[in-house]
Amino acid sequence: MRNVMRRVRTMTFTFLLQSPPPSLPISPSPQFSLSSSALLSTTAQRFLAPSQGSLLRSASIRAFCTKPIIPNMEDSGSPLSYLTQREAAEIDETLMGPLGFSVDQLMELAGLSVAASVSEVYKPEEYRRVLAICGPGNNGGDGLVAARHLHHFGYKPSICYPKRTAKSLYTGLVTQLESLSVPFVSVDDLPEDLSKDFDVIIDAMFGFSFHGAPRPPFDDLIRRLVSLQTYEQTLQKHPVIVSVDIPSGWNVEEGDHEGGGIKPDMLVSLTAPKLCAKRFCGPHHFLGGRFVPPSVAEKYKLELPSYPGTSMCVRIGKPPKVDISAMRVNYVSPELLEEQVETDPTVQFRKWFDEAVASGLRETNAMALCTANKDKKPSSRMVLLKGFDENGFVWFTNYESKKGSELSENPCAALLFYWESLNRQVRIEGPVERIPESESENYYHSRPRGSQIGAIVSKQSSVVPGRHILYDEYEELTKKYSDG
Ligand SMILES: NC(=O)C1=CN([C@@H]2O[C@H](COP(=O)(O)OP(=O)(O)OC[C@H]3O[C@@H](n4cnc5c(N)ncnc54)[C@H](OP(=O)(O)O)[C@@H]3O)[C@@H](O)[C@H]2O)[C@H](O)CC1
Ligand SMILES: Cc1cc2nc3c(=O)[nH]c(=O)nc-3n(C[C@H](O)[C@H](O)[C@H](O)COP(=O)(O)O)c2cc1C
Ligand SMILES: Cc1ncc(COP(=O)(O)O)c(C=O)c1O
Ligand SMILES: [K+]
Repeated sequence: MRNVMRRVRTMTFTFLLQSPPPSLPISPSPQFSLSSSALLSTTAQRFLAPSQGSLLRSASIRAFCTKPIIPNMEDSGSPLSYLTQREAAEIDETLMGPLGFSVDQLMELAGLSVAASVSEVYKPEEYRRVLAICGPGNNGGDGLVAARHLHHFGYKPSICYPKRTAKSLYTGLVTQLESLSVPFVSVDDLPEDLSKDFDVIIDAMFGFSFHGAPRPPFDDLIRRLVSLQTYEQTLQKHPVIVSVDIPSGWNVEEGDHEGGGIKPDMLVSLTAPKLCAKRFCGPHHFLGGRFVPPSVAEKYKLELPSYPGTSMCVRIGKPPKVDISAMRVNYVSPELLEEQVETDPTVQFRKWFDEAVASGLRETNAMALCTANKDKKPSSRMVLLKGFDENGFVWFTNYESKKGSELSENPCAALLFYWESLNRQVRIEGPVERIPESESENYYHSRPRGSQIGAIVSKQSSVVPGRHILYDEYEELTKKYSDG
């Protein structure tokens, strides 16, 4: 009991001085710098002026490199199971037999997984026009369902469904799409070159029951998808190919064993990847079909990744390699002229802050806080702005944290706001001082109970011996202060 009392007393001390209350406002006349990408692009244009563009550029762009100290991390690559054609068919039968699923249910979940995977990588703003090429079996059904969901996600799908199955499940899916005015296009009406009319092609021709060589008209459709890949080499933007479960035309176990088959950009394996997926070299491999009960996973010794949160899909395999040096955005913003800017930077900040809030940005008040210790070693982290006026910008933190001790040693800071969708950043630099304790107190008491207790429990910037320690202390304090 005495132990508990002592600990609580120490924590109360933390609670008052160390956790949220300590507040460090930047005092009068901070240095301000507002910039928007309008200014940046003007500068860039000047650099690119034909007469001296390359000279200026090479003279003005020089590289910096920082070598961070990285702790040793173990490779977290987890094993993955692959199914034979027979196992895939058997699992299907088990799901729809003893496990009580209907094909409609599984197809709905499979199609939804495909749509979810597509929308995770290919955003409708850039990849709106989708063509779903659907085959005669369940793989084709998955394509029809995916197209319906994609329609609701803001894409513009069209369907090519040349060998329709007369069963009510399929006629129902067609009716649903027709009721959304999703167009059905015959093979003859499809352009020979699919690259101009579509941004995404869903390959839902054949799944795990495919055998032999593709028969007409699918042989011709597969050929058109293969021919799209030559565009890749010409750097022309080509439609991406998303294969459902199996890249159509590939042998279910051996893959594209003769070469010359389609090379999808994305493969969405359903339930578990089939053996051919080992040969998939595209950048995006996803798993869908979040319906596998433990008995099936155990029976087939399935090692599968867990799905995040409520997601219907999960990325498997390594995320794609990107060429960081080629990553850039074309900024389109109105001009920002000096005469449009308020002379009082606080007034200007208020204007931009209000506009950022009105634009629906999340955490408009999140800002990077940069400090440096007495040896001039800088560090930065995000904090929340909790107020500002001509006297300074206020945030709350723990005086005992890394930033807290750096600010004691060197009471100067830089703040940075970046409002991405507005193409705006605001830089603020200046001296820092603590605000009166009473203000910290008032703020602390205005916070939700969970944040108050969390702040006491969290000894910022220190190594936590284990998650349970935080949970235990949190529980203890929640009980202690249950009476409010
Ligand atoms: N458990 C799951 O994960 C689920 C997966 N689903 C999806 O279903 C497919 C498997 O569906 P299935 O109907 O068994 O098979 P296919 O979609 O591959 O298509 C079979 C039809 O294709 C014809 N076929 C086969 N080979 C050829 C060929 N060489 N040329 C032309 N046509 C061909 C076949 O006709 P046959 O006369 O040859 O038998 C069939 O008409 C799976 O991959 C998932 O995508 C479910 O949606 C839900 C559960
Ligand atoms: C969006 C966001 C807002 C944050 N706001 C605060 C804050 O207001 N105060 C704070 O102490 N930490 C805040 N944090 C946590 C800090 O970034 C940081 O991890 C923590 O304070 C420890 O920093 P230090 O070790 O550099 O002192 C926030 C983190 C994020 C991502
Ligand atoms: C560690 C930490 N402290 C404080 C805050 C700010 O919380 P509040 O808005 O309750 O002050 C955050 C916000 O993310 C945080 O992560
Ligand atoms: K397919």
